[in-house]
Amino acid sequence: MESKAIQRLQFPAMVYSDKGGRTVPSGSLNMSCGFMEHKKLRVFVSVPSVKIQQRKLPLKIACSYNKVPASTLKSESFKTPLSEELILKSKSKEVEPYLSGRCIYLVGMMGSGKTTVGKILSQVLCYSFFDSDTLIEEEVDGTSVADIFKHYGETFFRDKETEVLRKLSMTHRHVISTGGGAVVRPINWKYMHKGVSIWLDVPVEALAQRITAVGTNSRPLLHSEVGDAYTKTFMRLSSLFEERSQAYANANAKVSLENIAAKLGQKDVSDLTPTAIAIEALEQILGFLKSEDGYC
Ligand SMILES: Nc1ncnc2c1ncn2[C@@H]1O[C@H](COP(=O)(O)OP(=O)(O)OP(=O)(O)O)[C@@H](O)[C@H]1O
Ligand SMILES: O=C(O)C1=C[C@@H](O)[C@@H](O)[C@H](O)C1
Repeated sequence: MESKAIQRLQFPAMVYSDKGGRTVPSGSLNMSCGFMEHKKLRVFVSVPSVKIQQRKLPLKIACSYNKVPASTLKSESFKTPLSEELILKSKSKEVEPYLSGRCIYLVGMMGSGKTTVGKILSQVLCYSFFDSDTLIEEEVDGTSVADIFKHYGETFFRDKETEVLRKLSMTHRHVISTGGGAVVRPINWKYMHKGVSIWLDVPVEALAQRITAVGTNSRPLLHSEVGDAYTKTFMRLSSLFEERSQAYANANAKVSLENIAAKLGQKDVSDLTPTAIAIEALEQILGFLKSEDGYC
């Protein structure tokens, strides 16, 4: 509740009208654009013991927390290896000058981890975090997404979503977790392309497992199927994904959990930590920004 109030107060105050100047490093930096680079970095990381590597870390990044809304500071604690924390910090330092304050939009299916990964990215980049669904709820006097769908219908919700994205497109230094269906309207892409957009591509089986674990009450588009909880969630997600996969591909870059698992030699995408996914997101953002500037 408190964090929602803070978001409401800060949102209008963070609307800027013009873009900050870009300061892209010059010179002959020879940096890899691939995820395997992280493994090389591990050589230089001193990790005292396996026990320490596996302890729960609260993801404390050296930046001014005073500037960050409280909503970003209560992210769930997943078990994160210390080495991943260090790689994350190092990668964020590399990405920051290329970003020049541009917002990051995370797109992807419901349950793909946009909020979880988005909060990590916002902390490490010293950006503020916003969830577009939460901003819509605020616009409708704190009405939940499920109730907005129920009482006003999906078109009303989508109009609010477009309005929220329009306002966000005039801001800087935000990581934004967008609603799962925000990609469908072309006008929304006009706004999201003011920043850098990343598609979190998670296999539907993994999405269905995650969502079944937490329930579908807050996700109105998953209420219609019949059957056991996993199967009906899986069926509905599969058809939504089929309808939307092309729209997600409008994003500037894609983070594929299957690719990360393959690179790290892991069999199951469910074993990937949100931090490992955030590292890959930074890697992909860097690749996109460098290609935009003709670096690689
Ligand atoms: N890498 C991960 N491994 C395991 N569980 C995860 C991972 N990332 C997120 N989750 C879990 O999956 C669920 C959905 O995550 P999250 O809320 O971040 O997704 P989202 O894309 O923001 O969803 P929505 O669009 O529906 O709001 C949460 O319960 C979260 O804890
Ligand atoms: O996938 C979707 O269309 C949605 C996803 C949620 O984030 C909410 O934006 C809403 O429930 C619709």
